[in-house]
Amino acid sequence: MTGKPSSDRRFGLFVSVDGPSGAGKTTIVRHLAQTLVAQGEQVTVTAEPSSGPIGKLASELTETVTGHALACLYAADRYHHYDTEIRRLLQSGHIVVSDRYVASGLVIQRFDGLDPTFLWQLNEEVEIPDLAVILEADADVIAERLEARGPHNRFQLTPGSSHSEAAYYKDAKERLIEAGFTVLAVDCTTRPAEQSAVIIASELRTLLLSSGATR
Ligand SMILES: Nc1ncnc2c1ncn2[C@@H]1O[C@H](COP(=O)(O)OP(=O)(O)OP(=O)(O)O)[C@@H](O)[C@H]1O
Ligand SMILES: Cc1cn([C@H]2C[C@H](O)[C@@H](COP(=O)(O)O)O2)c(=O)[nH]c1=O
Repeated sequence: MTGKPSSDRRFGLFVSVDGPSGAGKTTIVRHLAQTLVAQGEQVTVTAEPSSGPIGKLASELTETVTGHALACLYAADRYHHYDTEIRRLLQSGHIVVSDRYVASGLVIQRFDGLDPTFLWQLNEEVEIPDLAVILEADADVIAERLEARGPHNRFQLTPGSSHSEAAYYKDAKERLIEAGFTVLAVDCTTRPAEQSAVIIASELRTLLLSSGATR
């Protein structure tokens, strides 16, 4: 991996949003898309697991398959997602916002006891987003939000999962920064979701201006 966004993305921008379960990724992504559309951008929201064949399989198998096999499925979905969906959208000038991307792959499979270095090696050759947003929040607050909303998967049922996940995200963030990703950490402990979206949109505007893109 070179640490530079690929030339596929000359016209669009690729933003990933990751963070602990219940931190507010989906909510913030929705507000972000609305903000960007209001600024006149063409925006596509996507997510991982993707809606492609590998994503569907990964999603179906998450509750029953564990460890290395599941990690490989999620990494395969990530490469395929970019190749079949994201690249084309970027080439046609869209801002592509992905609800989960590589950071989730470095974090979630750790609940199955996988080695972070193995997870990194599996994901090392993914395309680098122009901006990798990591949502951060106090683990007790996240645990409360998760309890209020209800769990979406088996990982969220692990006792103390929000605290473990916060620590895994810290490691993942460091790994991504080391690899040359542009990471924006947004603390959403008390900040309303709309405001988190405005912070991300403003960082994207700066990136667009510095890239010299005319829109
Ligand atoms: N400040 C906040 N920012 C974002 N979401 C918040 C905030 N405060 C409360 N919430 C609520 O937290 C809940 C979890 O949000 P959401 O489903 O968007 O999280 P998520 O990170 O996508 O979760 P998962 O990883 O389980 O899919 C929602 O009910 C949302 O309304
Ligand atoms: C990208 C990615 C996802 N998962 C799993 C975790 C959950 O079961 C779903 C995501 O659903 P959510 O509503 O966004 O929480 O996919 C995973 O295990 N590994 C991954 O890399």
